[in-house]
Amino acid sequence: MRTAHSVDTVRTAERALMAELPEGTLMQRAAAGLAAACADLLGRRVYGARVALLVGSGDNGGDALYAGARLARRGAGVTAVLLTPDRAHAGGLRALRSAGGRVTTADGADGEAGVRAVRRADLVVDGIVGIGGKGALREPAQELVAAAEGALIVAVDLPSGVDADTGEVPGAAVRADATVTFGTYKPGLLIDPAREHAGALRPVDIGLGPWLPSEPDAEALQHADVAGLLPRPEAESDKYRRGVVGIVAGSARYPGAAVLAVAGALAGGAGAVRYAGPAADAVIARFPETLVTTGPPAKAGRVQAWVIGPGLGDGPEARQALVDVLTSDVPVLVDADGLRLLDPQAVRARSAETLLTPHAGEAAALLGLSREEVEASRLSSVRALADRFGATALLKGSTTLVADGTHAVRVNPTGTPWLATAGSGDVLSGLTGSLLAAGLSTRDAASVGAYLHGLAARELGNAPITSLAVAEELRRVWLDVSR
Ligand SMILES: NC(=O)C1=CN([C@@H]2O[C@H](COP(=O)(O)OP(=O)(O)OC[C@H]3O[C@@H](n4cnc5c(N)ncnc54)[C@H](O)[C@@H]3O)[C@@H](O)[C@H]2O)[C@@H](O)CC1
Ligand SMILES: [K+]
Repeated sequence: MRTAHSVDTVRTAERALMAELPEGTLMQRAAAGLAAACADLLGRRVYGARVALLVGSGDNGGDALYAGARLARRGAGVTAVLLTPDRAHAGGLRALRSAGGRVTTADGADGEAGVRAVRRADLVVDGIVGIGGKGALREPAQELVAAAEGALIVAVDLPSGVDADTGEVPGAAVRADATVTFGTYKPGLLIDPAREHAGALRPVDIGLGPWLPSEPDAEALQHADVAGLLPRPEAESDKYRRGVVGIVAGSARYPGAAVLAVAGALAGGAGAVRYAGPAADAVIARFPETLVTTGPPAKAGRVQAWVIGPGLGDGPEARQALVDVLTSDVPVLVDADGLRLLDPQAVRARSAETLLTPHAGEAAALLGLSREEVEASRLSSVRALADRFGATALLKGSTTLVADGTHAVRVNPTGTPWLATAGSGDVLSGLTGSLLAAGLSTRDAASVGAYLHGLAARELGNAPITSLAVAEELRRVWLDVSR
């Protein structure tokens, strides 16, 4: 699990740890890890490499200066460009100078020299701001960052200009090839749009672990976590013990959505898949193992979880079907058209868990925001959805988020832009519903579903994909993950 903690939590933990250590120890640990990562990125050719340090007014700049001193001692030509010369970290400056590094500034008489140093650099270290940063990059930082284009850029702790707690990017921000982050991940490093600015993530252990709370603010599942959550049938399991999932999807107009949701559900490990709706013929033609009825959900038979919404339309049968499944006492996943018909009170009144799986456009409609607003503030949007409906919410996107109002927000790291294709959400809802029927909580089912779904799309390679191909790939991905 990659775990991320908010700035306040990191600061509290750092204070506690610092009280136990000689002054400056933490910064030295950070700088050592940062210098090692820079050396790695330079392909170990440190001697003779040209390194420019962008140095802001806080400890983030201090980290950059001490790391620069370590690189200078190994023969790199290091130039620090001070953004606020009168406030640069004094100890770091002394260390850099005594290691043979040069120091210049970003404006005044030296301004040109600063830009030149950045332009000529093989590697630029972004020590402008870290967790103390507020808002977007300002001048002269913007000009220097623009001059860094073409060089390798390493961000210290996080790319300057992004919000550490939310992943929001309010304006100009560094785009790094790698981010060396200290003690723990920050939520912004896992969540888009900031995630995209961070490049490859390199955590450096500074000994903070024991001081951090066990429940993080955000977490991203890894292979091993997913393997531990996958449902496994026992020797004695019959189909009901493995879980039966009911799918209410598709319409005369969109029969394909039903087929794709069932394809996802069949790949998700339920003991059986029931389908209720007008696309029963299309479903049975493609997947003869499905138990189908053209009647309402009540006619489908016993299930342990419902999926409702993909391609459902908004006719009277669709509305009635939604009422029927929401008044059941089993977990319900609501997607797509189902979300358009949803009444928060009906969800809040439920006795079993509910999972909503909107994309940004659907989330925007539910929250009374624009799609752009949701995309710019994904973390607060997913939390607001969970809050408003008293449910678990999965917000789709390049970093899909899952919030349940209580635990750490889960971030799915396996997304790929190729998944933004027709029907891909239908497969995800079927798959996730199947995991719900197998007994996973809404939070686990949603995050495991998103993980497998993203991985299946990635396995298909860097090329256009079809949703059915993703569903077919799920079995191989399941094998891989559980190995
Ligand atoms: N506190 C600790 O124990 C440790 C901190 N470390 C480093 O220290 C960083 C935090 O240091 P600080 O608290 O000094 O804060 P930062 O260095 O992140 O930045 C704060 C300074 O930047 C200025 N600033 C804020 N937003 C700005 C903007 N948009 N443009 C320009 N300037 C802006 C502020 O006025 C303030 O002076 C961490 O991110 C990490 O890199 C590490 O050395 C590890 C140990
Ligand atoms: K930084």
